[in-house]
Amino acid sequence: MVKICCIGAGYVGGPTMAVIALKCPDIQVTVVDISSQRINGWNSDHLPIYEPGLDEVVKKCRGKNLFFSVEVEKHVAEADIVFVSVNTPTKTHGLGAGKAADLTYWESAARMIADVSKSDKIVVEKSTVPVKTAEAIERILTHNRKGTNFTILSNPEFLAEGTAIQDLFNPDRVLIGGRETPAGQKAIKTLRDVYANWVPMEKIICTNLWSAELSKLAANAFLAQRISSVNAMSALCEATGADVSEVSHSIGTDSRIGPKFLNASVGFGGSCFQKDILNLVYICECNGLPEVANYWKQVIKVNDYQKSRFVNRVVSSMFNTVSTKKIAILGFAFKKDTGDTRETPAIDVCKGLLGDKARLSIYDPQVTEDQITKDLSMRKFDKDHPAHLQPPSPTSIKQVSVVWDAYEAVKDAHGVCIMTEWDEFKKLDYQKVYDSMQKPAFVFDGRNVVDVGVLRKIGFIVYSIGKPLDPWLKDMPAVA
Ligand SMILES: NC(=O)c1ccc[n+]([C@@H]2O[C@H](COP(=O)([O-])OP(=O)(O)OC[C@H]3O[C@@H](n4cnc5c(N)ncnc54)[C@H](O)[C@@H]3O)[C@@H](O)[C@H]2O)c1
Ligand SMILES: O=c1ccn([C@@H]2O[C@H](COP(=O)(O)OP(=O)(O)O[C@H]3O[C@H](CO)[C@@H](O)[C@H](O)[C@H]3O)[C@@H](O)[C@H]2O)c(=O)[nH]1
Repeated sequence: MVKICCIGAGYVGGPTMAVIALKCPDIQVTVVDISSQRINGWNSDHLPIYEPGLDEVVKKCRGKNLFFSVEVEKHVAEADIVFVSVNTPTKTHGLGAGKAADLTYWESAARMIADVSKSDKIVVEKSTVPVKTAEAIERILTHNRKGTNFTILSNPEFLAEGTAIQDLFNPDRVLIGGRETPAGQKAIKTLRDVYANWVPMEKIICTNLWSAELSKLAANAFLAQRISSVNAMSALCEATGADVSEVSHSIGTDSRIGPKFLNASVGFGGSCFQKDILNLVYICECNGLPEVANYWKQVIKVNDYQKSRFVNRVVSSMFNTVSTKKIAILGFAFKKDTGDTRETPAIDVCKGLLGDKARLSIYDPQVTEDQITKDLSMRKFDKDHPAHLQPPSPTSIKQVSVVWDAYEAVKDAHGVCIMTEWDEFKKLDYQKVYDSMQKPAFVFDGRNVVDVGVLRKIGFIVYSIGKPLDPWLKDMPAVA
């Protein structure tokens, strides 16, 4: 029986391996992690991550051909194929701090693989890594091996959180990069045969190592660039009276542009887009391409601008101060259907409002109070490191309360900020919300989920990204 071991039981390692186990009953899959808390979660009824459909997949295979373990070395030693899906956050200190990918976790995994292996292995880069990482990893493996051979492949993951299972079941493509040597080509075929159990052959793209590594960074850069482009348009829509949803629809019908990923928002979040673009920028700079680096940097600048523009709209609309005012924050996750808060725009918006001394009442159906408190206390980039390497939960911030119901959050609030597009926020009884709030009652919709006309009829003053402005907001500066 072929044995797969995946190092890293996170948002990628867990779901990806669960789907491989489901689709390949003849393969034994073990996911290992240094965090016993995470592994215990994967072995319990409360999985450590929330992802629609994941529970069912795990329940079908766990204990049969899918295992979760902290015995990292044992399972790596026994495996034929080792996936490495550890985190690759942005460096927080030293050379390239704030830009380059931190490969500490990757390097220690590679050294351990070399150290414990007694049989030949295919080592698969699943994490998103800088171009040429495979070469560095190959060096570590070959210089530290004990008579065994390693063949390295790049197999970047394209799943999006919230739709991970659907994306894994039916991917747009699977990308496998390898060396153009007989050993490299043989390894590509072995991994292709795994995916071929459920992915049509024409969707499995095989390339050289460097193309696969760069394609992952390029895909995320292109996706994020689309969001910054539509967000830049949203500012112009507000200034001119155009409606960004109408503009998105109009341009999206051009088959060369396409309709997806054109929703204006308070900004993109998530663990990948910013990190991977910063990494791309760093690689461009290191390769003497400052113009290319500056081009991609702009995508992040517009994203930061969108978040600060939103905070300024809130403060300037509410008589230029939110000091001591209660603001309800609906949604904290970086998108719906996940409890993940890494780089969520809600953090920057909350910090901006706290800076103006607002009192915040936060509700998200999937994010815990502990996580929110940590996120609001931590420095940028620190939160991308694994939980067990983060400082213990700080004492809660006095101006923040976390509640477990949207109506509780909005009670007596002066304003409501919608930060995540959870379906339940579309279905709230906004008359009830209005009745329980201070007047004038403001709604700032960072995700374009509410029906602006209906809310204005109820009596709310409404700001919705990229939509024609409420008469109240017309002469107020977008950026204070
Ligand atoms: N989250 C996503 O949606 C997504 C999608 C595609 C690609 N990626 C990429 O995949 C990689 C993993 O992302 P993630 O979101 O799953 O991260 P994550 O933080 O959820 O999981 C990584 C896990 O690796 C473990 N780990 C770190 N070093 C280890 C070691 N030496 N031995 C054993 N375990 C170790 C950590 O404890 C952690 O549980 C990143 O490179 C990311 O950019 C993420
Ligand atoms: O039209 C849109 C689409 C998305 N977003 C925001 O963009 C962020 C990222 O969303 P999404 O891409 O759906 O989620 P991720 O899980 O971050 O997935 C991205 O990052 C992963 C990690 O690399 C890749 O594997 C995926 O292909 C890529 O979509 C979120 O804050 C969304 O709210 C918008 O504001 N407008």
